[in-house]
Amino acid sequence: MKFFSAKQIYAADKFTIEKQQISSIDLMERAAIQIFNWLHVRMQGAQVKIHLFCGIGNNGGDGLALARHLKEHGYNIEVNVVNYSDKRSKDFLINLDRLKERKVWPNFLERDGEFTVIGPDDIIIDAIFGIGLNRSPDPWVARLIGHLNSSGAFILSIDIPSGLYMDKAIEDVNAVIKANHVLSFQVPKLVFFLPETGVFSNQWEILDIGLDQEYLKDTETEFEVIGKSEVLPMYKPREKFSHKGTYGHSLIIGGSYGKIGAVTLSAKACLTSGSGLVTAYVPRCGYVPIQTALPEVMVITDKNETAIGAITFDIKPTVIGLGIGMGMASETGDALSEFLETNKLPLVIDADGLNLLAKHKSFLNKLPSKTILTPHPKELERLIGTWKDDFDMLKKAKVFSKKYDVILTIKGAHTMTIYNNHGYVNSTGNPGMATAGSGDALTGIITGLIAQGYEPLQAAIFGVYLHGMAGDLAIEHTGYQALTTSKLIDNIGMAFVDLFKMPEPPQEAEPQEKP
Ligand SMILES: NC(=O)C1=CN([C@@H]2O[C@H](COP(=O)(O)OP(=O)(O)OC[C@H]3O[C@@H](n4cnc5c(N)ncnc54)[C@H](OP(=O)(O)O)[C@@H]3O)[C@@H](O)[C@H]2O)[C@@H](O)CC1
Ligand SMILES: Nc1ncnc2c1ncn2[C@@H]1O[C@H](COP(=O)(O)OP(=O)(O)O)[C@@H](O)[C@H]1O
Ligand SMILES: [K+]
Repeated sequence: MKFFSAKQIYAADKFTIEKQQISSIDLMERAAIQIFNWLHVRMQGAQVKIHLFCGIGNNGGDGLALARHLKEHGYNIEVNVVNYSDKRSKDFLINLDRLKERKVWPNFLERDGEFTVIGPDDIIIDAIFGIGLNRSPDPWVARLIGHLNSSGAFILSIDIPSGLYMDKAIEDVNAVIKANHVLSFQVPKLVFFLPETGVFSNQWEILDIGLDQEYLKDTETEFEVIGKSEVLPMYKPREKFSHKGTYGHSLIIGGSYGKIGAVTLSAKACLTSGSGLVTAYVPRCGYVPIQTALPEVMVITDKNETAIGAITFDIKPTVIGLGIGMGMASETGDALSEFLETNKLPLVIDADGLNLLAKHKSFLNKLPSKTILTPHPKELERLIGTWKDDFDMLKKAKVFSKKYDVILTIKGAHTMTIYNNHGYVNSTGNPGMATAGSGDALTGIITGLIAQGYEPLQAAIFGVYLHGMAGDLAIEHTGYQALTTSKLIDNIGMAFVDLFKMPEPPQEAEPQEKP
């Protein structure tokens, strides 16, 4: 699924209205009915107090239309119009009239007014600002938002938490609604996935309001979210008459005294993701542990006992995963420099491999085209420098990717793979994966996919998806806290199997409300 800009969503809106020969008020009604149905299924007429806070634009119009449906079904509502501007939208005004026709009189909140008391067991509908926010809310609106956030009530945001911009960072974290749940129209919003802004939309889901599918399909975007439907077409089935040579030979280079486990995890993940053969290249102290832990994996030892001092081998691998647990010894840096002079094989570089690149920036010019770098944010900072906010980080990451022709897989709750001008945002994974070695497993998986013939960009996107899915499947048995990387690796196989499982149909019956 793609991430559209606000401008593209307005264009899709306009296109849909023309193509389906409806008016914008009909589209607003569709949107409001979808939200009403969502609430009605869950609330079943319960008399919990619902406070609606509606701005004066179309987001506010959605809120007013929702208020009308709630009123008609006997809900206990109170409607507030947040009067932050005189420029009321046409469809807001139509819905205001429709509400008044039902004898519902909103409170008009102004600059110096008092705010209503909200109990912790009440519900707040946040329809103050939608995707049209283009400047900081006035201080009194920020104060209102703070009042709502501190009420303890459940906050349901319409389309986007009020105060979040679609395409830039927030200036004041206290002027953004902290939503418990967001019902967003048609398409996910990039800000739900970025670390600084994602915290405002704890949970979110998409409501289909029937925007024209063809238009959405044909519109190019810079970012997209990666789910099962995006990775399934990448999957390469196993051939009946294949052999282990068909699926490549991965070489995992890394390890140092005390960090041989990192290579063990990476090599195991590599093998488990389907690499035909896997060899680990480690300092001598790694020989016995790896041979003991992983009988399927071959081992080449360095001349040194505790840290890699030369990267030379006489096998012919398909791909190399490099850097895990490797340490930063100067002789290891020299070995890497020398190796990069002649290496032509595809590379996946992680951990200390990245730190060495950051320390010796000239190494970056020696990387083969489409080398995959898998930094976590701290490693990324060492490579690209500091950033002002998430949007600035994405911009800098794109510049870096273009400059060195590398693929950046930036790890986090929603790992983002950046190549050139495009970003691929992962949707699988969970906080249980914030555990030792989980990144080492990712390096192994991506390396293993390249060994099997996946193009580097596909290997990075697909590998991140599988890694997150393996984590999601693992926690069904372990819970978050007890998830270890070994258990994640044990679930890589089921992550492949899951690709072919159909999603369960929704359990609940929809109410009979029609647009
Ligand atoms: N497209 C779709 O698919 C559908 C969209 N729908 C809904 O429409 C919503 C977008 O509505 P919207 O364009 O009217 O903008 P909204 O967010 O309500 O803001 C209102 C106006 O406020 C202004 N303004 C901005 N910042 C400000 C500030 N700090 N302080 C004061 N004023 C400020 C700014 O106007 P300006 O003053 O800049 O001219 C802005 O236009 C969308 O989120 C969804 O809920 C559905 O109805 C149906 C289908
Ligand atoms: N909160 C989270 N939600 C989802 N995935 C996470 C979360 N925290 C960490 N991860 C994933 O776990 C991995 C951690 O990698 P990394 O920081 O390199 O750890 P390590 O060095 O221990 O291997 C990354 O793939 C990251 O995306
Ligand atoms: K909102």
